[in-house]
Amino acid sequence: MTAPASRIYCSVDTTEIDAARRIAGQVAGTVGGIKLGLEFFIAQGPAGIRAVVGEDGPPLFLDLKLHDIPNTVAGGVRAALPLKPAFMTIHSAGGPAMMRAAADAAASAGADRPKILAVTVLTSLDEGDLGAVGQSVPVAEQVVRLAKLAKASGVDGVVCSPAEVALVRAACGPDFILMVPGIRPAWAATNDQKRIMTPAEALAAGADHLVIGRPITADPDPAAAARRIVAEIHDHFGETA
Ligand SMILES: O=C(O)c1cc(=O)[nH]c(=O)n1[C@@H]1O[C@H](COP(=O)(O)O)[C@@H](O)[C@H]1O
Repeated sequence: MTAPASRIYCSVDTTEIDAARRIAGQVAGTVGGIKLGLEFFIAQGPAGIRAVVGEDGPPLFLDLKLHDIPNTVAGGVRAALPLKPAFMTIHSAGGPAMMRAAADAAASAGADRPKILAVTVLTSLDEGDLGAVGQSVPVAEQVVRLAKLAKASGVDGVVCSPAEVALVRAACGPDFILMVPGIRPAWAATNDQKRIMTPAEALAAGADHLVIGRPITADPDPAAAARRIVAEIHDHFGETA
């Protein structure tokens, strides 16, 4: 496997530019990139994103989870292109036309285009939650259904929980990107995540990238927490990691 550090995106969920810059600096070199999402973007906008990742900064995962009519989502993707994100998120529940529109909008950036990832079933949901919104199917079945739809709609990969990684990999093949949150080292708090695994377990199941937030950012020493996670992955995989 490739170096585990480059496969970790540290999710920096804060409204403050200074806090985001501090954490990004602390984990630089230990993780592969920074994920900035709704909380930060709504508070600080594109200028805030530039202030944290800059031109020569770490790869950016811009996690805005777009979900709207196809024309609006395509416009949102195009509006984000100047930030040069490596990855962007949309919701697969927006349907095939919306996913296709997002993929086409990203493609307009040419070689620098962001990879579009479709969120399947949020890692904070379980079967009871799905039932409450009228989707009375097993979570894994729904995730695989949405992942296949995402692939057929031309997006680059999906966001899914570690519990479905192996199933999605089998259904969608080796080149479909699996970005996996819901990651909790054995020593970290679960918080609001429901479908979780440790970093090593998720990579062993076939995840391409791990999204890890609070186990790193809520630690009194984020740099040490990130190093501990990478060391644990190395321990698990030995020389090949
Ligand atoms: O799209 C995501 O990144 C995402 C999808 C999902 O199903 N679950 C999920 O937790 N996330 C994001 O991944 C990050 C996880 O953060 P922690 O729970 O602090 O590790 C958060 O920023 C979430 O917004």
